[in-house]
Amino acid sequence: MTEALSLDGVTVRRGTKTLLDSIDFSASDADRWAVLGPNGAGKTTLLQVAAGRMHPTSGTATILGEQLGKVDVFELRPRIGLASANLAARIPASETALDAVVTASYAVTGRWRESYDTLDHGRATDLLYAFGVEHLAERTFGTLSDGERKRVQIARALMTDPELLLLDEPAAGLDLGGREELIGALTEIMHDRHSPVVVMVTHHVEEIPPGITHVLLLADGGVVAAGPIGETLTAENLSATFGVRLSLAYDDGRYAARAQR
Ligand SMILES: Nc1ncnc2c1ncn2[C@@H]1O[C@H](COP(=O)(O)OP(=O)(O)OP(=O)(O)O)[C@@H](O)[C@H]1O
Repeated sequence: MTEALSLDGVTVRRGTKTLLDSIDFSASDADRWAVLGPNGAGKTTLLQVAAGRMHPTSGTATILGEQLGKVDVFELRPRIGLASANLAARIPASETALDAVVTASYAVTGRWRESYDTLDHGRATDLLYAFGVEHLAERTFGTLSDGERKRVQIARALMTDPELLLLDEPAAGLDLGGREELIGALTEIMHDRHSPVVVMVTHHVEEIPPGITHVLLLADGGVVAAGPIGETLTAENLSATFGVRLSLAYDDGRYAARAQR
């Protein structure tokens, strides 16, 4: 089994604050992980380490067979697809949606002097089409709605045909229709056996697309539970993670949670 991501005792500290506390985690082969946890649990920090954009204070992070600290991250990053609010904020508002996708080939945001060939443009257009936003190719990123931006970001994350796909709260801020459409597109990715290993962060079990195979529950920088979704995503584990007594329902591949009465 090939491991796309392996965290071994990963700790991240900033000043006196421990953001991640000795995390052991690995994702391999056809795994599709959802990472859940309350605000401040360390989810984004974990994804930043997984993306090779943050180094552990201690412990070892091995990404696509390369150990962070011993690899040129600029060679590693094109092998990783990342969609996050941080990255989206760096896409210039004046850049077209097509360029926002195409520039992922060089793991940059903002078009400068790179030369892109027609193959790149063809692939970017196909990805915009796959996410239903091809008609927005020439629109500037700054004029897109939140939902349209989320789709463009995921298209961008897939541009380099990555071996590891990291999605940080892909459905955050979307209205119900937008969320459901996005979950539909994500479901296709999860079920496609050619898709890369996926690690997707979310706050809400309702946003877990069918096809997610594993969950990692994080709280206060530590792992509460991790493993196959069927046995790990339980009301008990969820309650321990969020610090609220929750009940959990499952219907037709989708989950819903609410406080116990
Ligand atoms: N540079 C920093 N210095 C000190 N604390 C930090 C720093 N960066 C993040 N933190 C803290 O670390 C914790 C984990 O942050 P992180 O963004 O990883 O959490 P999260 O689970 O993604 O939260 P959210 O769900 O609110 O996005 C938070 O309490 C945050 O305030």
